[in-house]
Amino acid sequence: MATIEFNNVGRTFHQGDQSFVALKGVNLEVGDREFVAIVGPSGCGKTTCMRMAAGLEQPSAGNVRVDREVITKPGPDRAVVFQQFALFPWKTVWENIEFGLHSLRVPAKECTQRIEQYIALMGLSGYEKAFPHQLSGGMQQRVAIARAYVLDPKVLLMDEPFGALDAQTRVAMQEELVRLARRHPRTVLFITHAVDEAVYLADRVVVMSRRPGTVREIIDVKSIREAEQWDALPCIEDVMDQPAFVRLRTQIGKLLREQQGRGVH
Ligand SMILES: Nc1ncnc2c1ncn2[C@@H]1O[C@H](COP(=O)(O)OP(=O)(O)OP(=O)(O)O)[C@@H](O)[C@H]1O
Repeated sequence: MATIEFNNVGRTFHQGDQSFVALKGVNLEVGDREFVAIVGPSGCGKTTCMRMAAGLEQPSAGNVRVDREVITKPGPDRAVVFQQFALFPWKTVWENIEFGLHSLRVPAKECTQRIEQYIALMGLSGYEKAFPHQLSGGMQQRVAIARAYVLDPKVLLMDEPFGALDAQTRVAMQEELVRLARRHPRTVLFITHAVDEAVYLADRVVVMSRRPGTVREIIDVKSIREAEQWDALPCIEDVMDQPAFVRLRTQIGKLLREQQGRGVH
């Protein structure tokens, strides 16, 4: 059981004698093993929300809870994947994935089993001894995702994990993440700028308002995905061709445009 709750969260930043309200009255509940994507205009506070859930930053008002516990610092129950892969350049693929397991004191045999499982799942077999600089950007990000999943965290926090990838690698990674997320459901909070990525991956999509950021609208995707059996379709392009997918993308795209202050004419 792992839920994330934002309860009336606010965040004010101070610079010299100036202060500005970045987030105001954010209320959101991510259910157990639910995949929630957040989209919103640049600067609306998405990363700040993520950093507060990770325990890297504190709210100025309200609180963020994981499993009802108020978050005050980072913890092993939450794994974070950022846009920049942040792998250790001097460690191999295996060692990078292994790193966090040591601090969790997972027994050696189980460590090996878990690492082997995620290396295979993420298509990294044969690259165990490679160093990050010998891998493509997509492969590096697969290592970063394997490193997060191998910890078996209650909660995965992903901040534009595919933002730095080229279009084709990004599509392949989206398919892999869907495969992983449906096979090993986790509670996921996922930030993206790409509306189609949000609709493809998430159970619900949260649209945030522009500054001060708050939850503008929450759109349910899961019920449509299940009713239309998108997961049975062979590839991402087929899903994105579905009329219901196109409708959702348009609806969210318009909401986002309103928030960017460039309304639909
Ligand atoms: N430590 C800080 N000190 C001062 N201002 C900050 C700090 N961190 C974030 N901000 C400001 O708070 C606002 C929200 O930032 P945040 O990075 O959360 O937005 P975002 O929605 O993730 O943006 P983007 O989509 O461009 O990545 C921005 O105006 C940013 O400049």
